[in-house]
Amino acid sequence: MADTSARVPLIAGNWKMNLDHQQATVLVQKLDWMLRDKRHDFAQVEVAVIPPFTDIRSVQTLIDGDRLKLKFGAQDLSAHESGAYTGEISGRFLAKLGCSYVVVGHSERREYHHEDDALVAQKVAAAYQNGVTPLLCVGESLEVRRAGDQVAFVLGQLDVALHGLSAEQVNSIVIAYEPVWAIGTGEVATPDDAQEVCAAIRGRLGQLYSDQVAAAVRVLYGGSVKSGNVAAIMAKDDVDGALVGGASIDVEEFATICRYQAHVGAT
Ligand SMILES: O=C[C@H](O)COP(=O)(O)O
Repeated sequence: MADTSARVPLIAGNWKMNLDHQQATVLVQKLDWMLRDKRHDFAQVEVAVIPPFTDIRSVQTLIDGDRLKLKFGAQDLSAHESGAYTGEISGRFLAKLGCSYVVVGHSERREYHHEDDALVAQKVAAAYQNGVTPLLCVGESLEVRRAGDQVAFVLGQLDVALHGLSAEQVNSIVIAYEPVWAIGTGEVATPDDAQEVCAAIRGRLGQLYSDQVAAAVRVLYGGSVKSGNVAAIMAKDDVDGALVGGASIDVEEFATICRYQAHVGAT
């Protein structure tokens, strides 16, 4: 059984290409109010929002100005530091805005923008170079799942993405297991499906680095997470939180998900 004692669960809401900066402000204020109202214990469950780039400055101003305990991050970054890369966003810019996290290797980037494992590895390195924690996404297609090759496939993605990183770096990474067939489909993986792959990821971290690193890294599940299924998934030993897509732009639903295992005095 994995030692879960040191890992603070993380619920991260990936808004994808939804909500402009004004809508972002409304959602963050409501979310903060709802979590405060229910006395969310941020020491028990960390909460992060991952808005589109154009919202980040507004979210930062709110969170810093009001000293909210929410974290925030970005959905992607460039593998490059600066230069003639039209449309790209440097990790340095994200760091300057106070982003705690940056999603790297999301399956939608892999599918629609043809990002391969090598580019994902460069982006992970760029995130570390700028002091922003990568939230690395891995996950298999339905075809791979049907063939029963999900563990080998995901570990293959992981090996390439982590190549060349030190144990000290990897100690802080967040990994999200997101089976592609479960994203936005309403077809959530069973808790046992999630546990199988999350445990394999942790096992690989132990092989590549050390038991200490394996025990420290948070491994999230993502794919059709809702308030009605989050408890069963997060009850698994090797699942340390959720990367939530669609349900994260419904503030009441997201707050309910966040309150799982942090409902100190909640009704
Ligand atoms: O980043 C989030 C995942 O892609 C999950 O999205 P979803 O909750 O809409 O299935």
